[in-house]
Amino acid sequence: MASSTTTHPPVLKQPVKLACVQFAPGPDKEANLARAAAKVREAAATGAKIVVLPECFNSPYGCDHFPSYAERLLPSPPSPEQSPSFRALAAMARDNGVYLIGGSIPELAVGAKDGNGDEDKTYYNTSLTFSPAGALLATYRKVHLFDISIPGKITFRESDVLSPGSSLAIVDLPDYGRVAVAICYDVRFPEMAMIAARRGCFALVYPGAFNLTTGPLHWQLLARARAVDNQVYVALCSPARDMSAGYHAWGHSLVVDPMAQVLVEAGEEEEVVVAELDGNKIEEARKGIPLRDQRRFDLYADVSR
Ligand SMILES: NC(=O)CCC(=O)C(=O)O
Repeated sequence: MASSTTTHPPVLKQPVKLACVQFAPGPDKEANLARAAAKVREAAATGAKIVVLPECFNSPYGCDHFPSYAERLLPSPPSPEQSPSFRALAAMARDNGVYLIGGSIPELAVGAKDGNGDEDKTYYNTSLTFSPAGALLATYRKVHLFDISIPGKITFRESDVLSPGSSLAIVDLPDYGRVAVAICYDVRFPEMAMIAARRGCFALVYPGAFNLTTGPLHWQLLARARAVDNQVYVALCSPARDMSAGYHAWGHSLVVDPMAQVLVEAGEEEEVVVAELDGNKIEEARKGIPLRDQRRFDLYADVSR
């Protein structure tokens, strides 16, 4: 256990507004990219400097859709001609001077050709983060795939089509500090959140698309749980609900503070929600309830090591 006088550097350098853009993607990718661009502009006009898009913001969400919407985000060897969604996201960040956590996109990665000359294709659910200059800061491939079966309610198996990523994303936003980016179902895994917080993140950001069964039960609960466990800000950004789509997203994009209070929460319709994140709130929570100095790593493992 560390002593009560242990000093810790601040994890958030200055207050910053974070916006979650909740909108309803349809089947037309170009229209989705244009809508996302308009919404990012709207978010930036509020003064937000960190803007978050939803999971699968450029396509409908569903295993049937992943291959047809997938793009080669990280071609190997690298190509100067980036994919349409990559270019659109870089422009949204640059045009508005914001850090953009670009929701997620179905990604196609192409491997070596097999004996028949066929390329080995792998699909991921991938999030790209851009700097205000439009430079790619981080790529994150969803690590925990959404495979659940609740009889009579919902069965979903991302792993039928997608492969899991194999690394975490702790992203340095030079003006502010570090954030962790993960995707939707990942929020159910407290280990990831704890690693991020112990490595100095001020916020955990999850583009996500919960459903009408688990959304009302777990969406806000999980956001608040990750916040109170780790005394950090948590943002979840969902698509808006579209009952004509194959998958009905819960909506309710939200931002929770380090004491687990919900600062802002959308309904189910399209909406931009904005909250100010303040490093003093993190320090107050951690001084008042000094969990970080009271952990008993002599009795259980420190997952961040
Ligand atoms: N897209 C997802 O990962 C959905 C996760 C979800 O709905 C859940 O209950 O978990």
